[in-house]
Amino acid sequence: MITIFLALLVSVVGEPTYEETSIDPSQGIFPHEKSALETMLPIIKTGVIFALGGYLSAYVTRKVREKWDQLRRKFVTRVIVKSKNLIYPTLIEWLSLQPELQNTNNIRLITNLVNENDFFLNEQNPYSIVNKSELGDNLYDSEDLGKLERVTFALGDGNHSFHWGGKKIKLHYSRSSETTQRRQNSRRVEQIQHERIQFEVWGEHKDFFKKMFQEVANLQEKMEQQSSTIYLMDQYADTWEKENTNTKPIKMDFVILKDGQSEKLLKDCRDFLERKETYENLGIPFRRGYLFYGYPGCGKTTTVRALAGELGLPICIMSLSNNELNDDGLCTLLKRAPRPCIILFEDIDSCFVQRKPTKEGENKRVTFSGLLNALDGIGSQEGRMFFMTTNHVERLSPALVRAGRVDLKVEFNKANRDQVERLFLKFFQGHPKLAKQFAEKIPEDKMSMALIQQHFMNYFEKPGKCLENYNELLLELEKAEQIDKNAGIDTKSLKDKTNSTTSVTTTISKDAVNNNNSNIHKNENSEKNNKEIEKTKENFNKMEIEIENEKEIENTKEIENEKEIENPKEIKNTMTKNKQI
Ligand SMILES: Nc1ncnc2c1ncn2[C@@H]1O[C@H](COP(=O)(O)OP(=O)(O)OP(=O)(O)O)[C@@H](O)[C@H]1O
Repeated sequence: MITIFLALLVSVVGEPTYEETSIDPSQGIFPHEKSALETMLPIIKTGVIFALGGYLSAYVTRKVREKWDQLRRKFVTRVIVKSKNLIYPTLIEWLSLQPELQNTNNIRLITNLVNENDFFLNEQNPYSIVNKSELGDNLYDSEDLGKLERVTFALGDGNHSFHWGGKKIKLHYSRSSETTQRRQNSRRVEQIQHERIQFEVWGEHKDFFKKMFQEVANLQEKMEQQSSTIYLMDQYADTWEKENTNTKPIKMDFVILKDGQSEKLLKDCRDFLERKETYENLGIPFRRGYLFYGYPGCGKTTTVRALAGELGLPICIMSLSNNELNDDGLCTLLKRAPRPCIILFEDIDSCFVQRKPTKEGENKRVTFSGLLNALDGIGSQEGRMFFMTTNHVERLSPALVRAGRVDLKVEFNKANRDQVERLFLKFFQGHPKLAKQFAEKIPEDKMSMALIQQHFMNYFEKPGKCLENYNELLLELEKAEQIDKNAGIDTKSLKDKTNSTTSVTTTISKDAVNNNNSNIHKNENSEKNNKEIEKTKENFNKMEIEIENEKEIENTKEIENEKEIENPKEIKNTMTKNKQI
């Protein structure tokens, strides 16, 4: 087209003429020599014509394209999905299930190997794709839907097309990277990779796309139910990233809790999810907070995973100690979390201690009041359940765990005889006698389930040997207790802090917490322990303090804002202040 245009232009302006030269031998080789300008003129003329022609043709092409785009926009429905969208990974999976796209040769490598960079992959989204050959006829109902290959292919850059719902859909996949300054006043510059897919269908078809994306959403829901879905914060604490766990969700019977505890917890969560209307009618924010506290390795995190598995919900793990996260970021992440979902704040007590100091002017890290505001904000989101876990309930500020923010507190104690027996049977099915004998050898309420599990794992498929060598476990217990002592960590559960003969019931409700408090007796052994008991009791009482009015809330926040809690000593001071409310 450009050539035709130039030919036309040249014919209009006139072709540059070159004087014919004939060599007359009588006049020598150069009869009349031209000036340099005369020689250059035709070349300049041609150059200008070409430059003008090039410019004009580019201009015309651009205009034509613009007009064409305008026209297309009138007659084409276009949807753009960016990689930041939480549905994006599932969309890639869904596209990989479309037969026409499976036959394309324009592909790129996808892997869930550890070092994705080796394969020039988008490190933020190491998607894997369902191996279709392993699936049955009914793809969406297949049990193996979550089955992922370690190395596979996905759509390559550029244009593709496929049919769905009786229409031809044009698809354009593209990637771009952006250089950005992560924070104000920071010299650090990062490259962020973005992906986007553009879908086009001729005609007005918003409803068509709605249907199509609903199918993708259904697939996501099914996948979440069939494999445990975990979202983690990205490295900049900006957005959620789906972790490719590719593991089956665990169920409540996987965790061995005290008698009836699992059932009560699951029922509580189910009841909550079914009571949306009741919450709305009562004008109460549709959210529920849980606090799981107790000795490490007793099943707090595992219980959250099991609840998510039973309810078919994804878990978003919030790491408050991430130095990139600040108050605004926390609120944004909570807003961006999928709905419904479980939000897990692990080791909530450690979030406000041992943090790297930040440079002046950097608005980093989450403040305590920021956390409280964010938790209260969860109420405005749809059906959120958040779980906080801690090994040090006594370190938590009463404001954090007050009724309304934490609705249910559950203590995870060291294993009792029944739990040891059930755990034995989980590893060595069909050996009830040995299970009983083993449980009798193990001191009650002294060991974490994780420690006992470790012993069972040393004797896979050898229940007799496992029982025979129970002494090894007792030695491990001694070692663990020594480590706790050396580290100066008070990792004892509430029960240990009280008279060892006292039976402390699992705290499953507000009333149960009160029962706990009444069950706490002074340990006669040491004065130090007495103080700890008092502190713990005091703390539990404060958990129940209802802040009655706005003014009181403000007072609490003021106190919390005054100084961030940096160590247990300061926590103690802060708690004393709070008590005066
Ligand atoms: N009650 C339990 N039932 C079954 N398995 C358990 C139980 N408690 C712990 N385990 C096993 O011990 C391991 C550690 O458990 P988990 O991470 O849930 O403990 P935790 O209380 O959250 O510990 P931490 O406070 O250190 O985070 C898990 O692999 C789990 O299989």
